[in-house]
Amino acid sequence: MIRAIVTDIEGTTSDIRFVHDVLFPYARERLAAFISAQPFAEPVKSILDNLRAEIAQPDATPEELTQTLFAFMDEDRKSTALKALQGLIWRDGYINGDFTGHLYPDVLPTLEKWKSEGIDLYVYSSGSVAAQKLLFGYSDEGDITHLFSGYFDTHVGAKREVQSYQNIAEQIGQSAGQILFLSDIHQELDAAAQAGFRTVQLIRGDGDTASHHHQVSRFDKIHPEQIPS
Ligand SMILES: CSCCC(=O)C(=O)COP(=O)(O)O
Ligand SMILES: [Mg+2]
Repeated sequence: MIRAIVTDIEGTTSDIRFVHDVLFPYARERLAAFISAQPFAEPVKSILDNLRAEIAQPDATPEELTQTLFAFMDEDRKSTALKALQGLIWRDGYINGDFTGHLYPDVLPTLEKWKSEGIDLYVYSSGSVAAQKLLFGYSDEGDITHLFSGYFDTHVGAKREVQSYQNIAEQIGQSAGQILFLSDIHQELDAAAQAGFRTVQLIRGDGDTASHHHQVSRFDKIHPEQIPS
């Protein structure tokens, strides 16, 4: 029996194009000015210190770190420091009404149904927990954060590592076999399955023939009660 569902965001609850064509450029255009305005004030100071540790360059200047962050954005590196900064910059965009968090139309009614059935809902994304709360707090359908019991980001580990899902199961307090993970990326689902999670792959666009996971095109085609434990 499924007791908890953990969902990815990009390509699962929300269109990849919203993340790559709206969120990422918004942060890229503002990143250098954002850092240079306050490199020694919190929270930027601690994030830059974490980045220095991440790249093993303890003496890197804010300018050098900014260049590193641009390289990370070019390769879509899921750096915890980059994700923290992006989340801080996106906050202004959501609050100013520059954009709202995209949700596929099948997502909200299905999450509400699962919640009403007693299933606890969680989010796991490479985007920072703050960024996740903003996307769902300022979503196309309004603030839907009340649906979620918790959020996980790269602080539990990378999404393609088995240990990350073991950490999530421990923090949720459910056995892995009672947790369903939803994602569009089969490598993430492979790691979750190795940790003992149930898995369903969202195929929002092109198919994925390299995947061995159960595939659906929409949330309302997922039936947790039919997924055997
Ligand atoms: C909180 S929405 C932005 C998601 C994001 O920054 C990202 O890099 C998505 O990565 P994921 O591994 O969750 O596909
Ligand atoms: Mg995804």
